[in-house]
Amino acid sequence: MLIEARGVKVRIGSRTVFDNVAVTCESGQMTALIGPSGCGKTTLLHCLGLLQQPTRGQVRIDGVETTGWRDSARRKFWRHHAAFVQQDYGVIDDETVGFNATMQMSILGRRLPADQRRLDMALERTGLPGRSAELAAHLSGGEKQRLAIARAIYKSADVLFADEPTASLDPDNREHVTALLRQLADSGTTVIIATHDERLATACDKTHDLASPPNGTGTASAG
Ligand SMILES: Nc1ncnc2c1ncn2[C@@H]1O[C@H](COP(=O)(O)OP(=O)(O)OP(=O)(O)O)[C@@H](O)[C@H]1O
Repeated sequence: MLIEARGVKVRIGSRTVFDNVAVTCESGQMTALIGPSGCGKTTLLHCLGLLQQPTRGQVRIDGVETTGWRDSARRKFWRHHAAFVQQDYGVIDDETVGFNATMQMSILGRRLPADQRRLDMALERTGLPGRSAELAAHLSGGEKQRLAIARAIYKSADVLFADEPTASLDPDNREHVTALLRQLADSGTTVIIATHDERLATACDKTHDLASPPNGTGTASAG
């Protein structure tokens, strides 16, 4: 799935966080949004993930301009195509590992049976085999982050938005999470990451530095 920002500006109150941002995030690639604290990495990630409306400019998904989309169209995108990984893991502590990975509920809030084979594969790939019935609260930070990625694998997400996914992790788990993100990209997912982690940024195919002036080409620089 192709995710693009064109001429994107975000103004919060009287402050322009960034202006004229152009970035292209392609299927099968990891794109890192980098820059100093406060430059707007998370804000841009939220714009690309349709969680926040830019003040000006376009966010396009597979070439379709989205800024005029209704809530229902955005919800459809989140439900069917996107997965989100947060620095604080974003897992529901008082639910099981299995439920956290599948998040399968009917529109009436009733749980739906999981696809067990797919769940086992997602937990296996993220180093959590056989832990489906455990309470997520019992997992370590690194395990919770891998569980958040298991959710994207289970869902076969077309695009993964990750906000500082390695920031709270020890070096081993940082490496493990970086490798998992790489594998997701290699399997065709568009992976977009806001990060301070230089090693993670280096593992990406492209970096877009929000502190640099727009390059005018509309494409993030190779990194
Ligand atoms: N809801 C909000 N209300 C007011 N200011 C906000 C809001 N969201 C973001 N900002 C401001 O926008 C700027 C960019 O924030 P953002 O979190 O996107 O930066 P960042 O580059 O991700 O920072 P960090 O690396 O420290 O996480 C900051 O100055 C922040 O205070």
